Amino acid sequence: MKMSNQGAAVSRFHCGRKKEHKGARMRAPGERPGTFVDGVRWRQARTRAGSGASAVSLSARCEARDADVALAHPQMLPERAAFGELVARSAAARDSFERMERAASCSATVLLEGETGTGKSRAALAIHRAGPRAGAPFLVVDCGALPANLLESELFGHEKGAFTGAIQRRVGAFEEADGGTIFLDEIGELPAELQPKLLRVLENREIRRLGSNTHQAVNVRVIAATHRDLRAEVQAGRFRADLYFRLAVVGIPIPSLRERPEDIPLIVERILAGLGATPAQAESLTAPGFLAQLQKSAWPGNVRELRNHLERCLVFQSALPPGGAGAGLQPATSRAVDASVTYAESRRRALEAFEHDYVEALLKLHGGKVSQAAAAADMDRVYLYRLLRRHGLKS
Ligand SMILES: Nc1ncnc2c1ncn2[C@@H]1O[C@H](COP(=O)(O)OP(=O)(O)OP(=O)(O)O)[C@@H](O)[C@H]1O
Repeated sequence: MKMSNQGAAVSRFHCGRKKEHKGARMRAPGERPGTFVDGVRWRQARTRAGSGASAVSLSARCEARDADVALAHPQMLPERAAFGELVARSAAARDSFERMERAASCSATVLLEGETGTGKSRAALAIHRAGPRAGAPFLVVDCGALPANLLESELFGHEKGAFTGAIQRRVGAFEEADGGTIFLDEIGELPAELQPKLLRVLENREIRRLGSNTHQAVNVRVIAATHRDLRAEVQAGRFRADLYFRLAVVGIPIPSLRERPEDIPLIVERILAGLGATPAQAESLTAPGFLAQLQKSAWPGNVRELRNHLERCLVFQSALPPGGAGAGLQPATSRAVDASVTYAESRRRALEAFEHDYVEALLKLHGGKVSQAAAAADMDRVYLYRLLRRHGLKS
């Protein structure tokens, strides 16, 4: 079958189409693993029942270039959408979900771009779970959490004696994720010296453990995420352009929460259900007046910050105004606790609220200087950065 000329990346692309009971299955030439189309591994695609040639080309294009995974029929999207545990009703978020769904059906490398707390990690897991690799491992590596030498060993493993302290052989995440998916979180933080090494792995699909002379084939789907504008990082010379293009085969932008306040009521509902709010709590925290306040807030930490705020509301049993007095409330000055949830859950919420308030106050005390704040608190700087990001206190 010759593909229709709807997207530049597939205009020269021939493939087979076999009619099946529920739609059609398309096979790449030879159907061998390692068949590449436009630089992307392509093997099979399934189309929905009743779909015509245009739907076939859409499925195929999920293996093709970023630009080709654009939303084709926005008017066909349902008013509310969900992907994994993510929910939304805004057109921008539903567009992202649509791309995620299409990306799930293939093994192309995905780059999720969005501010901290927009749901990138959850999206990565949902893509993995919705695809053919769902039964295989899903491994997460935070590229911003470790210095270069440790990160290299984390990713690719090492042989015994590869460096001081390497007392035994260690299998890296790429090997461990064989057959499954590796999620490279905070890819924008990948140290410069590791960028060519990752590029080689993506190009050749083989890894070399630190201290080893032999290469080993790996069959791993890569999903990467960043809160940075990676194109700008490339422009600034901090991120390799060739690696960027290898990663952004399917680029999925996730909009910030302030760009889509219409999603807030639905997300609040989902979060409250997940937190086990009682019907009375849910009623108070979904009251139109309170939701309107939430929709007016900027949420620099996006959905995570919204979630933390709702948790604080549950801890303090009150619909606290966002960014207002409630955010500064110290748990020590309030003895209100929610005894309708388990001890473990109540403790977790209180700790989360404490963590937020502590790092916020710490940073304020040290005039926003993270290194100084980390030293004063006797914390690892990288860990403090992570906490600040998690609580939406630093981008
Ligand atoms: N659309 C959504 N619907 C429901 N919950 C959401 C949505 N988006 C994000 N969340 C929730 O927000 C929280 C933060 O999500 P997640 O950890 O995936 O963000 P992230 O973008 O990976 O953040 P970071 O860049 O800091 O790692 C999670 O609890 C997640 O379930």
